[in-house]
Amino acid sequence: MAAPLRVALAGASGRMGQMLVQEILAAPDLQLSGALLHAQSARLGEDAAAFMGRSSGVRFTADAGQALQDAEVLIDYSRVEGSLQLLPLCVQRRLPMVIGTTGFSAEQRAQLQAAGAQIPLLCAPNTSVGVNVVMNLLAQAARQLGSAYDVEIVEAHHRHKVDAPSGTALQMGEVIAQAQGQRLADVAVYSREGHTGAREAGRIGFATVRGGDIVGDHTVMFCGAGERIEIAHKSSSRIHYAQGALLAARWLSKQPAGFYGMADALQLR
Ligand SMILES: NC(=O)C1=CN([C@@H]2O[C@H](COP(=O)(O)OP(=O)(O)OC[C@H]3O[C@@H](n4cnc5c(N)ncnc54)[C@H](OP(=O)(O)O)[C@@H]3O)[C@@H](O)[C@H]2O)C=CC1
Ligand SMILES: O=C(O)C1=N[C@H](C(=O)O)C[C@H](O)C1
Repeated sequence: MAAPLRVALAGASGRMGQMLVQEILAAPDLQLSGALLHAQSARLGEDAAAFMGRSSGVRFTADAGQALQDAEVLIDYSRVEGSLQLLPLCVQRRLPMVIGTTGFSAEQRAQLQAAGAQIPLLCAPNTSVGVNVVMNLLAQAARQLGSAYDVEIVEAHHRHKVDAPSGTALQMGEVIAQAQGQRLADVAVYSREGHTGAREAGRIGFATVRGGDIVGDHTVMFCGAGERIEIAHKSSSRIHYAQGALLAARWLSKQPAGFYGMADALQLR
């Protein structure tokens, strides 16, 4: 059997990081090679699998050089600042990066794209197979229903989420806008309050719910005259995001430099 693929994690102590540790330890073709946290993290020095009552032999560190030292691919689910700080080091080391972190501005996304000219970089606001199949359903619905149907995107997440709308909701909006020959920036409505006036045709509306431990729900409504179509995806666990990220990491480790999405790794284009 080939040697296992050595995977480093950034944001390794987080909700996604710990799910990834669990899935990497369960995969015979993968090996955890580094677990990066930020310098203020309370869990530095702890074994990355201690939360499972196990030892992985890899300790949480804030030293990026050390965490990436033996890695063949990096998977990052941290925060925007953390992901961006890692870019130059990954470029310098020619290390492929899977970025699941969300909340990047258009300018920050351009930075990621630029790094993709030098290393294989896959950036996906949602690494779930199901959500990425839904993206294709949305493109088809948007093309075939056209502008007679008002599009509203409602997302719900746990109380700890720091960005809104979710990266997935924004990607859904982009997919729909593009399928209708628009740019999301020109048609998006992110909030409504007070005397808003009637809904303008051709807009894509967003609504955000935050509460409790909701893992991640997305519903897209196409509202027409006398009917409404809803396409929804609901997560009950983070395991499918983690499994999608590992699929992406295996695929990306064999690709040339480029800026990729989950649709490339899943061959959904
Ligand atoms: N693409 C996808 O499919 C998915 C994407 N996400 C996205 O992944 C990201 C992480 O989500 P989640 O695991 O729930 O978040 P958590 O808050 O649970 O975990 C974040 C991790 O990043 C660390 N961290 C916090 N601040 C920084 C920083 N400034 N620099 C580096 N590391 C930092 C945290 O350490 P500490 O706790 O010590 O502060 C922790 O290890 C979010 O952007 C979320 O939207 C989430 C799920 C699926
Ligand atoms: O923060 C989360 O939890 C999630 N974030 C991603 C997003 O912003 O779309 C993906 C998923 O919805 C869970």
